[in-house]
Amino acid sequence: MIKLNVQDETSRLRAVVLGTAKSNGPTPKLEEAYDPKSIEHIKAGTYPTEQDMISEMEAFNKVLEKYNVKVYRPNVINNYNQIFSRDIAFVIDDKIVVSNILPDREQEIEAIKYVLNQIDPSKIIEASDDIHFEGGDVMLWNNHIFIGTYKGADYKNYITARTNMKGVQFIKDHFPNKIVKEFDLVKSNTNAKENALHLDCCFQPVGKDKAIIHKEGFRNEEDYNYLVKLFGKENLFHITKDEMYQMFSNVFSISDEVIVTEQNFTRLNTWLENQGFIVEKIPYAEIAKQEGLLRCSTMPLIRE
Ligand SMILES: NC(=O)NCCC[C@H](N)C(=O)O
Repeated sequence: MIKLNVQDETSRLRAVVLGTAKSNGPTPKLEEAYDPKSIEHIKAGTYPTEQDMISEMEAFNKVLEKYNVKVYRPNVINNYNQIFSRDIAFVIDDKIVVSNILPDREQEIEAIKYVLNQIDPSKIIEASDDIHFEGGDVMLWNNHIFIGTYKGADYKNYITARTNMKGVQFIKDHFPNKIVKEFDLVKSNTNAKENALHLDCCFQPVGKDKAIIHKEGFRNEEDYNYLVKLFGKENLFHITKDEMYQMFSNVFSISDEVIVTEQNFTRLNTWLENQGFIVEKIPYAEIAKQEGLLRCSTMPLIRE
């Protein structure tokens, strides 16, 4: 049995699901892509190769092993993208919420059934089809649950809008003791620099009291101000539109001292080191072309 426990983003990690790039399949057709950055690379002929992505994920796996983290990988489905485990389910305290993910990605859940089977069934939460959420939009912070959403009336026109207000309400109902704060995010189906695909694409806490943030990722300045108040401006590392596009906010914490990041994120890595973090740098620029990075590739099951 796996005894789930996740209370925040940065406590010492003990067990995690890490996605896989094996049998990712050939470059998708334009109509098969579901984010603007993948579309951009399909058009330009620069979509990442399976071999390059496997090597990047192996580098990530090595760092997790170095820190004695128990790593579960999804069963491989032929020619199917299974890199971004984050979105398919998420742990809050000792419960796992199975996402109602984009229909194009639904089979990804089958591949981790063997993990779900090791969890007490009374700890597994599922929602009806009209309730949408993906794990990239859900973040724990002290007694808070932060949730990225899109409040526009044209929600259904955005393949990049993955968590609806029914999803926010569902989490509120299931976790009445938490402060659930939703954030209205900017969305674009066509321009990755104007698209905060999930909350973790424009914001993420690091360490005990700091966070990485892209102000313009929030449609409503009040939402941004909420985080400034909570963390204090001096504790926020602001990233530019281009840095959001490179996925600077999608690094991954193994503990409140150790952070895995992309080796080319020089400005961020320097800041993190100056703050006293141990920064584990790995190559992940090919996977970044699919509008996801390190946090997106993981689903923590146990943090101390
Ligand atoms: N949490 C995340 O931001 N996950 C990245 C998912 C990227 C994938 N191309 C998608 O559009 O679903």
